[in-house]
Amino acid sequence: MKLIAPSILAADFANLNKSIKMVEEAGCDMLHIDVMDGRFVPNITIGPVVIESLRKVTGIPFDIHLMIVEPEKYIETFIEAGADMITVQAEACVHLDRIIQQIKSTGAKVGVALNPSTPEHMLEYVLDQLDMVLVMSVNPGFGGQEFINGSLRKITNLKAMIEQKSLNVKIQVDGGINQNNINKISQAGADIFVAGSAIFNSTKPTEAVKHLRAAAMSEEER
Ligand SMILES: O=C(CO)[C@@H](O)[C@H](O)COP(=O)(O)O
Ligand SMILES: [Fe+2]
Repeated sequence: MKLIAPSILAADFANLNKSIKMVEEAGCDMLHIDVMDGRFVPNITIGPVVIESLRKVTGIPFDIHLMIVEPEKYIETFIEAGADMITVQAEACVHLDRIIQQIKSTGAKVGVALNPSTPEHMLEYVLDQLDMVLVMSVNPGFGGQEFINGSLRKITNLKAMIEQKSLNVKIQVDGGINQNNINKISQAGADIFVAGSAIFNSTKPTEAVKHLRAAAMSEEER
């Protein structure tokens, strides 16, 4: 099963409710919400207050991508705001194992994101505790960047690690995904596809979701 997670970073922030309704109706599986602090990444986006407001208008699962330093300070706040899944950047966690336990103890699903330069081996001793690994296929901080092709090898290697340990860990890929490259990313082993510009900058966003999903699926799945 291939899942589509639209990133609201590329949506019209003056009309977030409308954008969310659109992706819900288009059958998207979760909403990817990029939280940036201006320290871990050179950009600042939204925080728990906005997430809490959005939680009141939609039931779609919230996939919160924390690009912040010291994420351990804010986990409970994001859970209270309505997070269903929290992903932290491995590079931002001094005690990665501890923060994974912290997120799990709230009952939320847990993911760990790897920057393009971070090797998959970083996760060797925590992989069995995760629901998801997020392979960043751009350097985090901005939407609309170009997909870094080296990410494909990381996806393949992670898939092999997961299969070798017989784990049920999903691979999510985030950054620069579009109609032209989603199939090869899927073939490499990705399960969940984050797409911001490819959906929200399209003149026909509902169609864009449909095409992305079809292109991510194999012949037999279509
Ligand atoms: O986390 C990030 C960027 O740091 C992403 O979620 C982007 O928001 C994806 O946007 P596109 O590359 O699909 O435009
Ligand atoms: Fe993201």
